[in-house]
Amino acid sequence: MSQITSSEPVIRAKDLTLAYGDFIVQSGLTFDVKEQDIFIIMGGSGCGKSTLLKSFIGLKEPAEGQVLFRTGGSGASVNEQRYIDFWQASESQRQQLMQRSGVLYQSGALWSSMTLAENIILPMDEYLDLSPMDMKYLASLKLALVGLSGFEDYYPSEISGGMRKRAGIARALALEPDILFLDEPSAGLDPISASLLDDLILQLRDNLGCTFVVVTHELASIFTIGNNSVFLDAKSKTMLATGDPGDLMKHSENEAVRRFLARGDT
Ligand SMILES: Nc1ncnc2c1ncn2[C@@H]1O[C@H](COP(=O)(O)OP(=O)(O)OP(=O)(O)O)[C@@H](O)[C@H]1O
Repeated sequence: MSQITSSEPVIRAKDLTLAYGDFIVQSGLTFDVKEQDIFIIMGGSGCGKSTLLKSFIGLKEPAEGQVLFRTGGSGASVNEQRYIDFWQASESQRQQLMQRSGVLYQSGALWSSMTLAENIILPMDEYLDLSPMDMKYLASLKLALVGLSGFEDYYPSEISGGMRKRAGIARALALEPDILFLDEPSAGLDPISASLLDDLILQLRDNLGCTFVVVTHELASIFTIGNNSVFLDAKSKTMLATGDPGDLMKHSENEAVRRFLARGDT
């Protein structure tokens, strides 16, 4: 279990229903992601983890319910006046919220024809008014943050899968987000690279004070990095629990949640 806990929700999901046309994936999702949480979205295959993540990053509008983002600074009280409903917000408000978020997609999705530095500069060039030299300097800083100093001029194909994930995180950090969304960050990595990536996530949370929302079903990761979570169930199409994964494993009233956290079964 990670160390920092705080009572400040930065994202509030309220009675969300997620659907593709008539096909309901999940409904009745209500939970808070708190400041500096490493919040895990967990559950078995096909239960709707990625779909829920997409509703936070502007890629999938919920069929019902609200995704609220805190607009006040750190220390703001839990008062809905200080929250903005992502899917009801104006286009410019939504753009601002999206710029506060960094995303690592499941595939890593770096541009193969660009060097690592160029990949990181791309979002900076689009959203920030900085000189090429400043952007290059900042790209090097982001690479240093993820342990890739000196790899600025490498192409994605020239580095390992674990390094590509790190580079993807460096790119997600390009606009200095306060929330990072990671979709299955350790997918396709060997256990050692996956564990190093977990260390990096903890280190970035502690050093930068970011909040993380991470989709994963890897038990080792869930317990190493997660201090808060939501468990989605494919059969009942709703959440069965929210809270610290370690506590849920021991004390959840729901047997399916305890079983998943003990063995990875669903
Ligand atoms: N674009 C889409 N159109 C229709 N159905 C979809 C679409 N994307 C996902 N689904 C369906 O929605 C359900 C949830 O999918 P989702 O990818 O969110 O689950 P998941 O928990 O992330 O799965 P996994 O762990 O296997 O990656 C699945 O039944 C999937 O087939």
